[in-house]
Amino acid sequence: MPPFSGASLLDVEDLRVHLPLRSRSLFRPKQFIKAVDGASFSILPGEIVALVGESGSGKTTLGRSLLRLTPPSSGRVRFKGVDLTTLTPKEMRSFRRHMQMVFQDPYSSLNPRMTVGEIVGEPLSIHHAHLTARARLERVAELLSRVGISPTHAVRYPHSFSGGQRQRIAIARALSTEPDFIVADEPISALDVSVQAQIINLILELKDKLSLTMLFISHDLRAVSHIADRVIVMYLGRIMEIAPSAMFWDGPAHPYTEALLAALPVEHPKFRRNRVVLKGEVPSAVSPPSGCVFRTRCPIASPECAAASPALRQVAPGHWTACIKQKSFDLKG
Ligand SMILES: Nc1ncnc2c1ncn2[C@@H]1O[C@H](COP(=O)(O)OP(=O)(O)OP(=O)(O)O)[C@@H](O)[C@H]1O
Repeated sequence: MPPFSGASLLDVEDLRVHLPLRSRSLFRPKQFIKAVDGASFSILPGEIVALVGESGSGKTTLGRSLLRLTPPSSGRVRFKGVDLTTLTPKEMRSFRRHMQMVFQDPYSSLNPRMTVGEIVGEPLSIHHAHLTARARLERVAELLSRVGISPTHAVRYPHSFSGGQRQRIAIARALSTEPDFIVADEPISALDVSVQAQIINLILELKDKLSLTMLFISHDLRAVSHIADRVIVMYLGRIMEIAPSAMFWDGPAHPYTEALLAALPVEHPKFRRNRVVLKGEVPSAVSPPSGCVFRTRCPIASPECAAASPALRQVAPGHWTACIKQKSFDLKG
């Protein structure tokens, strides 16, 4: 398990989110989707950590559970030393000003009946109720300018903005309470490719100016290559690898990461890999395989991989893998 340090902003320890599956029969035992199944990691102040993995690997559920928007089933989430899993719902609502979320779809995440000024100012009226109306308006204007939207547009409604502008507004809203941590869930995937780079640049600019700390959930590894300081790789609710960005690209330690990278188009040398084709389908998250959950699709699996779920082990400073094979495994050729 990666060590937890006093220096980290967020420490996640053995987090599980098991979601009940709607049963068709009253007599069948209740079944659970193991959307997150024992995740442990830390995030340092000022870093952008990307969370990657195929669809259904549990990224969104993990991101939401950090803010308790989806309640964890067990485990710990410590934020600046406070164990969020022990807070009452009221305490958690108040604590949320420190942690905000930016959602994938800027078309549905902004209330169409509110002006942009109201949307950005709403968290201020909840969490900073002491502000005068004038101070709130000034703060909204400042936030809009910071994300590249003219403050004169505060009176407009979301429908008069493009997707990229709406995502800027969503980011301004998230920043309004001066959070220490933002979970951005696929913030660029609903946008045109031409606009995606602008939002990435905005995030990088905000990171510089505000020392923003972010969990950037994405299945777009190209975006990740531009933005992330570190990368966490998830598969079927488990963390397969945690690596500093350079090691993620140049020396991945887990065969699943190698397969994700191999699936990328090859026009850029950074993305050039020998082909590793994964076998079979992603197994069910209701009854995942015993031992290593990736073993049924892993090109280098052996019988001992079925014995026990591998713990994360360190293969280089800050570089962790949940694979029992030595890092020198050969997937090439
Ligand atoms: N509210 C829910 N009720 C039941 N199952 C759910 C719920 N939300 C997610 N799941 C299941 O949990 C698992 C993880 O889903 P999640 O959306 O977290 O994955 P993801 O990696 O974010 O996928 P994507 O990239 O497609 O958004 C999936 O098997 C999904 O079907």
